Amino acid sequence: MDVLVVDHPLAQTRLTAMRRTDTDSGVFRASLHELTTMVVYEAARLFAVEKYPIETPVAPTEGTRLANPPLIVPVLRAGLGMADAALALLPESSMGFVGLARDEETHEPRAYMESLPADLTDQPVLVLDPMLATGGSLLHCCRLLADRGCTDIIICCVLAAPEGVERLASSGLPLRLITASIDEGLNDKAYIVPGLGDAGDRQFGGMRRF
Ligand SMILES: O=P(O)(O)OC[C@H]1O[C@H](OP(=O)(O)OP(=O)(O)O)[C@H](O)[C@@H]1O
Ligand SMILES: O=c1cc[nH]c(=O)[nH]1
Ligand SMILES: [Mg+2]
Repeated sequence: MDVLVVDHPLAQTRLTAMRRTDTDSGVFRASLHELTTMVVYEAARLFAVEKYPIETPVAPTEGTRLANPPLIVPVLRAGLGMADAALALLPESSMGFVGLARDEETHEPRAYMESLPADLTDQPVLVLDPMLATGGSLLHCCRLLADRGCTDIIICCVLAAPEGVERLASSGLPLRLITASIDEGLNDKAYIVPGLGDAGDRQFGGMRRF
């Protein structure tokens, strides 16, 4: 699996804001929005483009457009905070949704929502979830996509644990991963260390213990 870490200084300052305990939810959401713009911008290098004839006020020339704009799929809840920024960069894209909540004891994802086209043959998909921890949630989401015929899945996240990266890489699914960091690992509650806590709670409220 190809993995790209977006180590740009401006990406790392937004990530630092998200990590800090003293960052409130408004600043956390704004930082995630800005960081998503940078991560999706990098991911978009992977998209196929095509040339087509245009005219400037001065002369005819060739323009560039995406050959096949991706379906954007945020993983609820935390991926919702990435959706607006991704759609702003890709206004021609459609959006699907997958809702998953990790069980606090088993750490396995429980699916509660699935709104995806039935056929994803020849449709690239951009999956958005800020956190790749054990990898169970993203694996579940990407299997749903592959089961619908998708053969081109690009995952954009913010933080990844090496355990989750390895799990996705060994899944055999057609995945590429863009992230702003690969952290040290997981703690005994399967939270990323040093991480940023629970990305859903930090955006939308809630109280989880780490
Ligand atoms: O790699 P994993 O071990 O599966 O963990 C990562 C998942 O955990 C978080 O969601 P969570 O289940 O907390 O739901 P939420 O977004 O509603 O908070 C996160 O947004 C991922 O989807
Ligand atoms: O560190 C983690 C792990 C899973 N989900 C989160 O939101 N944070
Ligand atoms: Mg959560």
